[in-house]
Amino acid sequence: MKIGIIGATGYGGLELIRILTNHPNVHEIHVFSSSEENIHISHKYTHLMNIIEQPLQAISIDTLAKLDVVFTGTPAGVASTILPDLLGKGPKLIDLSGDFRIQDPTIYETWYQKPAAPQQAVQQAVYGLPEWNRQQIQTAELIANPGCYPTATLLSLLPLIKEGLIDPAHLYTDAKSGASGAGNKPSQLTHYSELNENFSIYKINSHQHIPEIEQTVTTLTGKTPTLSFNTHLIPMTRGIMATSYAPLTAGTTNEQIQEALKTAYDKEPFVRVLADKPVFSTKQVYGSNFCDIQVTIDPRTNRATIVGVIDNLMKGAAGQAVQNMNLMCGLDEKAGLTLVPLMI
Ligand SMILES: NC(=O)C1=CN([C@@H]2O[C@H](COP(=O)(O)OP(=O)(O)OC[C@H]3O[C@@H](n4cnc5c(N)ncnc54)[C@H](OP(=O)(O)O)[C@@H]3O)[C@@H](O)[C@H]2O)C=CC1
Ligand SMILES: CC(=O)N[C@@H](CCC(=O)OP(=O)(O)O)C(=O)O
Repeated sequence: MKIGIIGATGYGGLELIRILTNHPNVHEIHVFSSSEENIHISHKYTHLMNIIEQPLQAISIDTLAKLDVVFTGTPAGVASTILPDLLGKGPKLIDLSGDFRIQDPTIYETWYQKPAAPQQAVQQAVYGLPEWNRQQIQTAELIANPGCYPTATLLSLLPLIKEGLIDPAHLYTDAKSGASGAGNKPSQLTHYSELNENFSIYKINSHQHIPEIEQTVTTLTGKTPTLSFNTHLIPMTRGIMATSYAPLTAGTTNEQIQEALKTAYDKEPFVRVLADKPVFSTKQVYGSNFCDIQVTIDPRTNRATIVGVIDNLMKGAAGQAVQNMNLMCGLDEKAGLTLVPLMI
């Protein structure tokens, strides 16, 4: 297959290159840039020397239309100006940004402060969370790849909400991310001297992933959630831990919770449910496409503590995007993704 990556020099793009160069069904990778056309990608990122030796190409619809799959790993508001022109022209399309995730244009514009994508394209887009949406993904032409925080939060909350074991009207999530979640453009928050030895809360009560999580809970479970959701930056490169707290519904037992997780994920290749283990961490999924989940009941408060960990660039972005590509193209869902986490 011939693959195109727009935003190949970004962190999501680089991670796509890392996965796709080892993918058994991928024979050509074409890299596109809006600012560094003709520069060799391996000159900019020397870790790619002898791996991908080609100049970055200017973004051209005619060139992209000849490929089998096109990924966009671009800032919000960019894919919505490119991918609608490619719909129906041949390639399967997978967007890593939030441009096609939010159904209501007013909500997108409120939370992203950008013009919404053309509504016809948004209506065609399928939310690419394979564990919950596999059938729709298989026939999709355009995938809205989920956000990094929503992936960890939704995968851990959805089985319990679906089975009515927790009260979705009172959800609280504290999420923490490494700095690569912010992409390759430096900012004050990610500057080494302000990130190192520090721990920040940011976008308090206003993170753009709140409507994505609430919308997806409603679509997939039919229940209307109310979520308090806050995000923190921690001094590490990769990894997200999303810790949620939710009141148990009357009579919920630990056995029911573990059964719900088993039903949802027993056959899933990339979701691992941890038994009651007192310590676990983001590093146990580092560099892999796994989402590890643990749910424990707190009998003192009658609440559940629900934890999901992912690598934000893998299951939170490029890994999940390739999982979606595999499903869309009728390939083994695990192709290119059986990477063992880099624990040490
Ligand atoms: N980092 C993460 O963990 C995650 C990121 N995402 C989302 O995925 C998208 C990509 O993220 P990430 O790779 O981190 O971002 P980066 O900022 O690292 O890279 C984005 C790339 O997009 C390209 N770009 C910038 N402006 C334009 C433009 N106007 N037209 C075309 N290309 C442009 C740039 O390359 P060039 O200048 O060469 O064109 C740049 O390298 C974002 O929307 C992000 O929010 C989603 C989940 C997780
Ligand atoms: C650490 C950090 O800054 N993370 C970013 C994640 C951005 C992202 O993934 O944005 P979309 O999914 O909306 O494209 C943030 O919190 O905004």
